[in-house]
Amino acid sequence: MKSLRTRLALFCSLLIVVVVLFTSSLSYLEGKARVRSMQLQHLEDVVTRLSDDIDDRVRTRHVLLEQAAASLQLDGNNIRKHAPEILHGFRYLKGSFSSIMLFDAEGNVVADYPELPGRRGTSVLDRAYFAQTRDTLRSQISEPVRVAGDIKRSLIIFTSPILDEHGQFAGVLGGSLELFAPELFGDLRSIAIGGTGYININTRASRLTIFHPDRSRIMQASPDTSRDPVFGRALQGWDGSTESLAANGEPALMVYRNMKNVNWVVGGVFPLREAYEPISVMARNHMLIVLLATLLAFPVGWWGVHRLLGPLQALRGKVQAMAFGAEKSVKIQGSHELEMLAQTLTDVFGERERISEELAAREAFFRALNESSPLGIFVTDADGLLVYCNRATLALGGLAQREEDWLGRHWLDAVHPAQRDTIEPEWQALRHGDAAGFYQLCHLTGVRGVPIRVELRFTRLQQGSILRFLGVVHDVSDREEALLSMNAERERGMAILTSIADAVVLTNQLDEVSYINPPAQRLLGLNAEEAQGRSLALFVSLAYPDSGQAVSLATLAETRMAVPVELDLLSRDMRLQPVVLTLSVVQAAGSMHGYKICVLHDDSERRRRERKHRWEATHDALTNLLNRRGFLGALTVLLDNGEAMAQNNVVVMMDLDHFKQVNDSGGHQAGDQILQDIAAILQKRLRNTDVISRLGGDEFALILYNCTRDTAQGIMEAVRGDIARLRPQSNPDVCRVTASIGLTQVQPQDTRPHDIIQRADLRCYQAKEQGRNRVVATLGSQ
Ligand SMILES: Nc1nc2c(ncn2[C@@H]2O[C@H](COP(=O)(O)OP(=O)(O)OP(=O)(O)O)[C@@H](O)[C@H]2O)c(=O)[nH]1
Repeated sequence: MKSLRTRLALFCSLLIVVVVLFTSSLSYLEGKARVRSMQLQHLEDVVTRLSDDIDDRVRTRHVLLEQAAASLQLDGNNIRKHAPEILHGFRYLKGSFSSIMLFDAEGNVVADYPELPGRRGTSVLDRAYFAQTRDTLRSQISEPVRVAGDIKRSLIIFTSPILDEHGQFAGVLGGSLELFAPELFGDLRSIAIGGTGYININTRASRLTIFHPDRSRIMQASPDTSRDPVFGRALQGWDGSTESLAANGEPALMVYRNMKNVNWVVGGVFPLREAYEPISVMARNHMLIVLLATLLAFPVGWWGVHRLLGPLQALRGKVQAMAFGAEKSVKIQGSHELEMLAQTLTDVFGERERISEELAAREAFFRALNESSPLGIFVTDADGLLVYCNRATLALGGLAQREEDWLGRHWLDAVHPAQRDTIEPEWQALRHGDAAGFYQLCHLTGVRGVPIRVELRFTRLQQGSILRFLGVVHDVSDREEALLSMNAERERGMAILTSIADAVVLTNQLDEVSYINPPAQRLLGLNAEEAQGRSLALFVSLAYPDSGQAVSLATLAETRMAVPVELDLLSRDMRLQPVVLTLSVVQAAGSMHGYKICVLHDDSERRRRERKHRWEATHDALTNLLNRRGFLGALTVLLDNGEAMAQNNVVVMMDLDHFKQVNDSGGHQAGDQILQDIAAILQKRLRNTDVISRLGGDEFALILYNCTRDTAQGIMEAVRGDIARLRPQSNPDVCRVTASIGLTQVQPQDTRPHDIIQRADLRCYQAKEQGRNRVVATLGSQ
């Protein structure tokens, strides 16, 4: 049954049988319906024709008798008196009736034809047909009447009233018909409804059978209507045809017609058994055909399927050949579908080959990757026995290189014996599915028994029904060593940070203080506990020293990283502390933010020294006035300032007279005192904005801004007078000192300090020339 051919053959056979059965059943049912319709139609035709025919016969006799009675118009006496003659005149009625009779008004037979002995003189006064004729004065047809003494002589009496000339009842003309006489139903017996079908006539009033092929049923009570309900309905006046059970319990086609002129029902009954006989024969023949089809179906189906599957068989061979590589494509002659299947198989095999090659390439790639990996990679079976190891595993696990030496060994053998008991429970949990994997730091046996510290990861690999475990070992001995040395380095770093003089603050990635050394605590005015974990920006406010502009650590981290920056630190007690900040940011891999190392060096002393040097470079230490360099700088600034040059400015050169003598007589110290006193005079007489300098020795140079020459001359005269009145405090009598002063106005065309100084010098020299202790403002005409 597993063979496709057998299944197809059986399927085809069954299909054939089912189709034959189905068509046979259909044609049987169709035929049966047609036969039924035909037989019923035939029965209806027969019964209708018979009913009409008998009805016509009855009506003809009825009319004949009526006409005869109507033609008489005799009174009762004449009827009695001339009865034989009257009846003689109606002998022509003998062709239609078995006998004719004349009754007087009292119901006595007064004449009959043919004459029957003993009939004349008998009274029918008590008979229903006579009474109804007399009472209704209308023609009547009696119920069947059985003639006494002769069972086969049953009669139907037709009666018609005889009226006298006044329309009074005078007698009755009667005609009898024997049921068995040929005049009424005689030819009915010749009508055949198949072999077993029959016609019957029953009266509705007295429920007697008056015709039946079985003579013994005639004049017997009609069939029981409870056993033959269709007949019962016909007695109620129903006309029609149907299929029902006959009185004998046999199913039959039935047709009933009620007659118009007499109270009778004509029925036709045709047993189904015979009605359907033609179709039954056909059904039997069909059954034979089905049987034959069933017998032939399997061999025919088998043969047909064998033919149809021939190309498929060939396809199988081709596919096998292709599967083993003997052929590259499948070509087959057959149906279009098979050709398409062959093409699809060719494509599938092509794709399979491509995928196999790709898989092989990938496997080679991964194998090479595994073999070259510094990670130890190994696979075990469900029991933990090694099925694959890469080179790194062999090295780390101290396993032999030859496959036969490690294949099938338990992986735990490669773990250092001291740690096997620790790892075993984890392995068992993984093995029994209680865990999906595990991670352990442990030691492997290592080469020549030197344990190697490794990170071991185990994963469960379930592929269908095959359970494997994948182990990955990573040599972490170097990393651990590096970690140890890093920790030592860190300790050293911390010791250094603690011992250095500079303030150092470390922050985490969120700029929160993670370390603050003692100098930093002092500088920022806080202790380690209150700084720890808080944002550094809370304690550090910075500004550029020159501009005073505030700057944040974040900005410095972006712009001045790892560069020493001179800044002013505003301490918590609002002191400005000069510092040099070196800010480094250590970026962690993959992180947006970094750790900050903030080194703050106290810059107060250096900044103070620098200020002093700067001051000394431009000032005279004895008088605290600007020196030559300072003066030249101020004069250069003036020349470069267009706005100031647009005003009147005066440059003055002053040289003391015979100052040498002061030194000589009062000592160098007295000379110094004089120089300082003169500086004080100048500072008193000039504005703060003016420039006062000592160029060297006893020589002074001045710049009077926004000042006319005359005004300047007046000021310098006052100065000269002050100096002339000056007496050295140490030795007031030693000598007196005076000053020769030359001044010049700065001209708009002046560009070089030297030219202006030279002009002023020249006037100063002129003052000396003219006798000293004077102010010279003009040179010749200037
Ligand atoms: N006490 C003192 N003396 C100084 C200083 N610098 C220069 N001198 C002296 O000042 C004197 C200047 O003398 P001279 O340049 O010859 O001029 P003078 O003596 O004033 O003579 P005339 O200028 O010609 O009137 C020298 O004796 C210097 O030694 C100083 O800083 N302190």
